Amino acid sequence: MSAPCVIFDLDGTLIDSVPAIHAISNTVLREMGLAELSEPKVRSFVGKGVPNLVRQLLIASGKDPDGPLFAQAEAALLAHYETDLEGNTPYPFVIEALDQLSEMGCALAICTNKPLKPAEAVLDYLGLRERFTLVLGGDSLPSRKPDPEMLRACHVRLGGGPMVYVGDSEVDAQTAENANAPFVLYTEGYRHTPVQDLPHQVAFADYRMLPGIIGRFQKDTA
Ligand SMILES: O=C(O)COP(=O)(O)O
Ligand SMILES: [Mg+2]
Repeated sequence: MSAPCVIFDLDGTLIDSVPAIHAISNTVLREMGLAELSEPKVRSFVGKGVPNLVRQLLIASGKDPDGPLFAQAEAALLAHYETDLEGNTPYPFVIEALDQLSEMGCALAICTNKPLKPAEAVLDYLGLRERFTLVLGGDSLPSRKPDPEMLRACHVRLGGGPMVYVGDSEVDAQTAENANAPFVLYTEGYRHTPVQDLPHQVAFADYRMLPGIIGRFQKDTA
């Protein structure tokens, strides 16, 4: 009976990163002489990677997302993304759940639309990086989620076999569907859609439940 590998989304799944992304976004907007945006507004832009975040910040500021400001805002955002790490916190009981999954023999990986360098920087900042065999970011491959290629590549690089994908958003549900992968939904992240309307195998709101959920997949796939 082999333990499934568990591939995690990052923002809104393992870590609450919106306070940090909100702060960075407002730093960039200030640098460009634009008005700050509220945290709920910025939260609604998270999940589809940096190009989408930058586009949405410009649109919300009444600017042309296809104009010259895009490159300026994207460069500024990426510069801050790797260094302004305050405001990133793991969700409650994430560490304990990761410990337990590792004890169960699960290989752990991250498949995030956050670019690789900021993803690695925040994992280092939180002391989590060593727990993951592999991290793929939104700029690691030619396409990002919901294209299934990232999830597939992650799975292949982990050696194949039983796997479960854990994420928080519409993008993650769609990615899992596109990759034909079992999807476990963390309900406390940044989704816009009611839980019952997002395709998923299992939903959970408390990380103390996750090892048991993954254990059920282990039995199912034995
Ligand atoms: O960078 C983003 O948009 C968030 O990425 P994630 O939810 O895929 O971790
Ligand atoms: Mg997410």
